Amino acid sequence: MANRTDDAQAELDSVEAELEMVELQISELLEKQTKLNSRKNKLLKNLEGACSSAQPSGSSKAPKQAPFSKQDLKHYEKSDFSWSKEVQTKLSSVFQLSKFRPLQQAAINLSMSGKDLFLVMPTGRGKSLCYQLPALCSKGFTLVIAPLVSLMEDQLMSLKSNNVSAVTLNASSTKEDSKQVLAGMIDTNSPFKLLYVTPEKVAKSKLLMSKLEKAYNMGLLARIAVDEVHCCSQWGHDFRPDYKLLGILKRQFPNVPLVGLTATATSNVLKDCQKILCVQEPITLTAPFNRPNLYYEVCFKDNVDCIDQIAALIRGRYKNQSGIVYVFSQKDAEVVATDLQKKDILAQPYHANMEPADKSLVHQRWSSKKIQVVVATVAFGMGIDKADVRFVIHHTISKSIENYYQESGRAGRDDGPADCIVFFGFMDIFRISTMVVMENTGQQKLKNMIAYCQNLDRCRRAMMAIHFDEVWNDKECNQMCDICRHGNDYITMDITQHARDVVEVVEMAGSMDEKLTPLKVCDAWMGKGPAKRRKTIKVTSLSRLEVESIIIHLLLHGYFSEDFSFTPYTTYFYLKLGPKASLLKNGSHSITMKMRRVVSPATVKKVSESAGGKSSAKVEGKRPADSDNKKSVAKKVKTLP
Ligand SMILES: Nc1ncnc2c1ncn2[C@@H]1O[C@H](COP(=O)(O)OP(=O)(O)OP(=O)(O)O)[C@@H](O)[C@H]1O
Repeated sequence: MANRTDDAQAELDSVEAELEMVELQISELLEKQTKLNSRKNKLLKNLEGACSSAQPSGSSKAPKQAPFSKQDLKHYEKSDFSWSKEVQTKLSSVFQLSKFRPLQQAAINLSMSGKDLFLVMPTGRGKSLCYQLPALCSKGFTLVIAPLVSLMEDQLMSLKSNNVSAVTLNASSTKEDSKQVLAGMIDTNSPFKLLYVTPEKVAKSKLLMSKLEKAYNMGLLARIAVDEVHCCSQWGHDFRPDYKLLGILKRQFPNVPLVGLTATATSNVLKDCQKILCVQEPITLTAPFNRPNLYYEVCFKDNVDCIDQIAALIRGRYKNQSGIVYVFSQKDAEVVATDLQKKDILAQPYHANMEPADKSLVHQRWSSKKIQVVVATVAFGMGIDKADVRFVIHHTISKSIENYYQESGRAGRDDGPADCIVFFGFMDIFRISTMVVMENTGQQKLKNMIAYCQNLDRCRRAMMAIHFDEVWNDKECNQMCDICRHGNDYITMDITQHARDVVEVVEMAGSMDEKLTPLKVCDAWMGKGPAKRRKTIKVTSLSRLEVESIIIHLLLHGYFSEDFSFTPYTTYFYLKLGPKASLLKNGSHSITMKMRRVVSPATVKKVSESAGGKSSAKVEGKRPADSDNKKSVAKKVKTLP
């Protein structure tokens, strides 16, 4: 009788586990269905004539206004408007530029026609020109809302170098300056063409609002530009609530055209911005996210060799060329800069904790090529406008794909070839994870970044395109990422048993009331932990790289999850079992993953050092794939020893 009950119980457990797996598969399929539907809708929209190379769209409140079509775009790309001659003249005489980049002319014409506009353009493509040039060709002045005083100052400096009169009103403006600016706003001779303010100033200064009111009535408020417009949505809801109050501008000055500019907003973010800014039916011009001149590459980071590899690249491939090395922390900026200096590289650190004068000195020395490399935290960002940056190396991964796109996008602004390389290190994942622990979607965004790095078979641009709501055709990459250039040099492995073993390591620690950091999990699984643990653990014979890759894979796919522990001084990251871990108890559940072929460190060094001068060098020693090899490798399913 007892036996029969046991059997029934065992069968029930197994059926329940199977059911759980089916439910999981259903939810995965539903997710896939949603993605495919969204892709289908986008393709249909493209076919219906919405522009495919640049995708302008009407407001989400359409159909009041017909969607902005390819034809409309063509119309606004013409140069036969009443203002076109002046625009063209000032493009060359003031900005010293010979021609427009994609979408600039359309954006300028739309804005000059009085339309409200959202302009989404990759970083460094020249968004500023799209409101600065119209400002010079209009009566009165343009009000520019910018998030940071330092950003405004950079803009003012660059405008000053072109002899454009622009001013700012901010907390550090003197009384005398403020008085002059406020008087200038209602002077029909318009002593300045651009006025930069922060959102806080708009929300809090009654004086400013009343002057704007007067200027509006006098027809002197020509245009409103909201730079980094995504901040309305990203920041308006939490730590910069004044962004949420910017709607007052459009409510008070309904006839003044507004242009919102951003490099990163998705369609949902833009919809939110539209609501916050009270813009009725803006036209959205989206430049393709793709920067064809940038080559994207991911290298596995070996903490011991990483600096050697980076130094070899800088001395070889990027000899005499300017670049940025992004690091995780202020301390890393100092340490990595010193390490590179020791290797005879002209590098200096840059981070938020430095004196403003020191920061500008580093910036200046780098801009004038007195130093080759800035080793920086993300504080080195907005307002950096050096055109000939040939490489952006991430010593540590970014916290999201959007951030990575933005940071790496500082390379190749002159349209010349440039490389964006990220060093992907196991331990860095957890440093960043604890840093973004308080951010709403921080962990998910980080996981997307990890997936970008862990990816071995998809065009890097395809991974990015998802985040910009774009449908991507891999052929357009033109072999400008490591995956497309060197082929899919991986093996598909069945890792089910390994997953069971490592999950057991964490489970066992849990049963002993012990928490394990990812590093400890690696060590324990490789037989390096305390003796009492080693006795009970099935020690793996996999290499360190394989062990780390499997743990990352299991974390990304929900077999592990993060278990944060907070102290007043720091946050610790431990691994715990994830929602999918129990599936491993089911005998028929299997997990596969793509695994990079192992490369010896010697190969790594040799390849990177010999790569000098060529953007196509293989840093991590992947073998170039011929097409036959690519197929057979990709299809093979192998069980690791
Ligand atoms: N038509 C053009 N031809 C050549 N260079 C241009 C053109 N338009 C702008 N640029 C240059 O491109 C660089 C970047 O411009 P800008 O700072 O406006 O970029 P951005 O899109 O605002 O970037 P970010 O997102 O970083 O703020 C500047 O050096 C600018 O002079």
